[in-house]
Amino acid sequence: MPENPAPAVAPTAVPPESPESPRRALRLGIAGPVGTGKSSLIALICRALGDELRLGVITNDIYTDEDARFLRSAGVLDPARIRAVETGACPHTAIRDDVTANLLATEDMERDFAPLDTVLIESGGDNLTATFSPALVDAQIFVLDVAGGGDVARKGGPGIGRADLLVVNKTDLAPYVGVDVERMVADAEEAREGRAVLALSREDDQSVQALRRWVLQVLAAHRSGEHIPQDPGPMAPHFHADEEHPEGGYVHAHA
Ligand SMILES: Nc1nc2c(ncn2[C@@H]2O[C@H](COP(=O)(O)OP(=O)(O)OP(=O)(O)O)[C@@H](O)[C@H]2O)c(=O)[nH]1
Repeated sequence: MPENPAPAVAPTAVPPESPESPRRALRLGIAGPVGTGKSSLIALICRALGDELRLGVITNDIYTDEDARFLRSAGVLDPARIRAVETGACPHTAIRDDVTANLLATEDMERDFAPLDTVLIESGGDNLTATFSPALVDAQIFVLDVAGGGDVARKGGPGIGRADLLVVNKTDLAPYVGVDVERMVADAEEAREGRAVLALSREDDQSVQALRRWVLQVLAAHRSGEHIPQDPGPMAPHFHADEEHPEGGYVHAHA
């Protein structure tokens, strides 16, 4: 795999770096429950934008570097630009409560491959409430999938309600799991009070192009200083499965 080349021509939608614009890359977080397609969405962004933007990827897993290995093997980016943080504890702690490991990994990546346009940071597969700290990312995408059920978008929570973009993923599976995508998107739009919602499938190129445009828009707003990072809000109490716990797990909250 060749080095991700610098774009020959700057994308028209994104203003080039200027002395006034932020010097560092846009840091874009990707969160959402286990298996909703976070790594696959990163692979889509790398395929769609890898020729025009200089990208880097950081993944988070508890004890493995599985997501980073998946992305390297997908051949979507120079493997050196895909790095893993092993959190050793709940991944949402590493993206929200103590962002040190991720910040160091991101800064190392930005220094080693300077200048980068965007660093994509994937949270470990987690629960419905995980969101990134604005101390770590400038903007965040929360990923749900239709196979999790059409009701999930209505349940709300900080990521669903207030992430910069909510993706309803794997829409190609909707007929097989009895989910009405239009209804699910409408519920999500209502829960988000008009914030952006995107129905996505890797099988549907139009939806991938819409994702591409959204990333370019946020990058343009970041460069022009118009984008202000928002905190989706504190994490709700959530359940941690634990085989050694007498009740099979415990409810846990972050201060
Ligand atoms: N049908 C369909 N399957 C998809 C799509 N996107 C991802 N998948 C599949 O969904 C499964 C989970 O995808 P991942 O990208 O590994 O999900 P993840 O959220 O990164 O998973 P964790 O890191 O384990 O939480 C894989 O089998 C993917 O091939 C899609 O658009 N359509």
